[in-house]
Amino acid sequence: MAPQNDGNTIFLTEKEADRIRKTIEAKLKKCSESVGNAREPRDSKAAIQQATGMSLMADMGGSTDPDLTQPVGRGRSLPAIGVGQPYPPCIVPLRDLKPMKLADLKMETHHRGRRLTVKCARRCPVVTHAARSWTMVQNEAGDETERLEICLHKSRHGEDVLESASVYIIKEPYFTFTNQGEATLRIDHPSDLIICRDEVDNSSLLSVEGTNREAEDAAAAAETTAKSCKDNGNAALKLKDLPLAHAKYTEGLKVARQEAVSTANPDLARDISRNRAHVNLALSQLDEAKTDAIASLTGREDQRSKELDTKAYFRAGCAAYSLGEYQEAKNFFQELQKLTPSDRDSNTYLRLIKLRLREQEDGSYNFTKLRANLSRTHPRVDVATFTSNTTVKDSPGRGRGLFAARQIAAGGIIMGEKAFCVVYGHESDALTAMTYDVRDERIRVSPVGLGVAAVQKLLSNPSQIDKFMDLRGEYQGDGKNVSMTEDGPVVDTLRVHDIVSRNGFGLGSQYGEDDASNASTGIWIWTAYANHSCIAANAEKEFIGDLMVLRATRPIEAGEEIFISYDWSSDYDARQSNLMTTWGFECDCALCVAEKADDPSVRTKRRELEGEADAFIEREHWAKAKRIAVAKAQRLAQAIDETYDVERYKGVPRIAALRILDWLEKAK
Ligand SMILES: C[S@@+](CC[C@H](N)C(=O)[O-])C[C@H]1O[C@@H](n2cnc3c(N)ncnc32)[C@H](O)[C@@H]1O
Repeated sequence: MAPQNDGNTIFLTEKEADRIRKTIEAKLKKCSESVGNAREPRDSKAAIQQATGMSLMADMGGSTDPDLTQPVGRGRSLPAIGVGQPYPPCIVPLRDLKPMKLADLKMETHHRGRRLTVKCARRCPVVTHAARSWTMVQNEAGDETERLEICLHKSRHGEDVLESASVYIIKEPYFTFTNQGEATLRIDHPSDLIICRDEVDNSSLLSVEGTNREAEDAAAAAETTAKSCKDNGNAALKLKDLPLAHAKYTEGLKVARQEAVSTANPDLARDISRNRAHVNLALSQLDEAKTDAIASLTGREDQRSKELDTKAYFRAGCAAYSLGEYQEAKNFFQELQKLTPSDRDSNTYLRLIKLRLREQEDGSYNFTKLRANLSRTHPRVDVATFTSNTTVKDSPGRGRGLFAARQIAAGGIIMGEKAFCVVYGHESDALTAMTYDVRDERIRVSPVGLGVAAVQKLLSNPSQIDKFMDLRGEYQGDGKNVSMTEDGPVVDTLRVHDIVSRNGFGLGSQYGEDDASNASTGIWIWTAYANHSCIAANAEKEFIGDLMVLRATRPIEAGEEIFISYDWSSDYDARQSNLMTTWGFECDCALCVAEKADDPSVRTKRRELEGEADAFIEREHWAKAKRIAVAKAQRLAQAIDETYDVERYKGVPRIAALRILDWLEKAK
């Protein structure tokens, strides 16, 4: 294959692919040979100096990542990431894990059942690369230093995790090597890392045991602590430090919800919950925003309480609306109006909800208005998902598939789905990487930025984890499907990336800024159940912002399976290779069966003729075609047709000839 990077397509030469394979295999070999070896202590000063140097280079925009990178034109490059054996995140609560020391780390080991507490090494910067960031951490005494790397993740709040903390607790630490053979603690699952900010006291809970008097004193002290957390949260909110405000309110709530405090001052927890609901809305943590708002309701009749409950219903309503739970949102806003009938914002929401419920019921979208409101800064639309024309059922030989629940006319809307998550090429999260997967030894071009965004969305909204994880992926995790522990949500990042690579869709370049390194991609959970067919596709996708609309390309009967085409290439070998590499299956539709039986030389000949026909179509417009051009087109169509075996292709479209035949038809 020629090394041809035109900015939109990525081609790897065998030599380049080999370099990636060899580096990653060498690293994995080194890992497997050193399983259980004792950790070698580091020279702390040299380690911090090294990080400082790397960080300076990163800031200056120099060649920063010693990992493999692959040039893809326009001065850009893709990181190349090795996918080794995936491993599940820790699902054991922190308090059940036994503490361990840095000095006890063993090479290439997942320290199951253990936890490691480390602090940031003093004056050590965080080195940030496209696909990972790292820094040096130390034990409490500061006499042991180690590298800590976090892969493909920022924080739930979008900032770099390693920048935001002073102390980290690593659950079941994984100690391994980088591609360069350097030892490192490595975090793949963000839920394996507990972040302790300087400003937050995680010891929080106060003991209220002892004599009555002591218990009363302890309760009063606890109440004071909770109140001061609330005040500090409010102060952080004023300064727009939402993550800190969230941390402070959370700390305060832990204390305020203790029985002794909540009995003495039941409104304190309500007040903090109401404030945290506001912060959660701003952070798009919608599940918690909703539960916080509900928890803050007083249900009392006095004017002040009514005002507070109006706020709470508003926050709950906004959270439910953003989660697409329109009926529930309607109930919240209606409750609000009982308390404050003159509230204008709830009226606006109730009007919007009416539209959303109608879209949800019959797919009656106002496409003109939706398109008119789209822009580069507002590329997402406010719409409901409409799926009631479809159902998901078993599709023999293909897993599950999407089926028509009723008859759909040609051109009719099969379904409309608002994206679960989209990353546009012009957004900072957009990142494509080359992944070499040791399990099947294939190199893939993967939308890792979309995977990172999906992980953050799931961590922020754990109610979505189960339906996301139900999507098809090769790697099933540990099969226990634990998505929550008392320490918070658990997301198996490696499984998310696997699911994203098999279920993500490209949106095309809506704002003309995408290339191979930053393609716009997204996940639509319901549409992801649609299987592929090369010739029986009866549905076509269309995007309006992040709304995906599937339309019938011909009349569809109730009960018929809905197929889309994952790959339109008429080149059998390229198509099969893409279907196998990206989606892991060999297509056995009538076209693929017939083409597979062709002699490879016949397929090559057909490809060449098709290329000639395409070049001809490009040169000659059918409207002005002279007789000599028509004759040439006829000869080309005839030559392509002759590459098809009459018996084998009975009833099977001769797709290589379609475009030139279309030209001839128009030129008539
Ligand atoms: C986007 S998902 C489609 C839904 C999937 N069938 C499921 O059970 O969730 C893509 C996966 O479906 C399967 N698939 C899709 N089209 C297929 C086909 N024509 N033949 C065999 N498997 C197919 C492959 O396993 C592929 O990785």
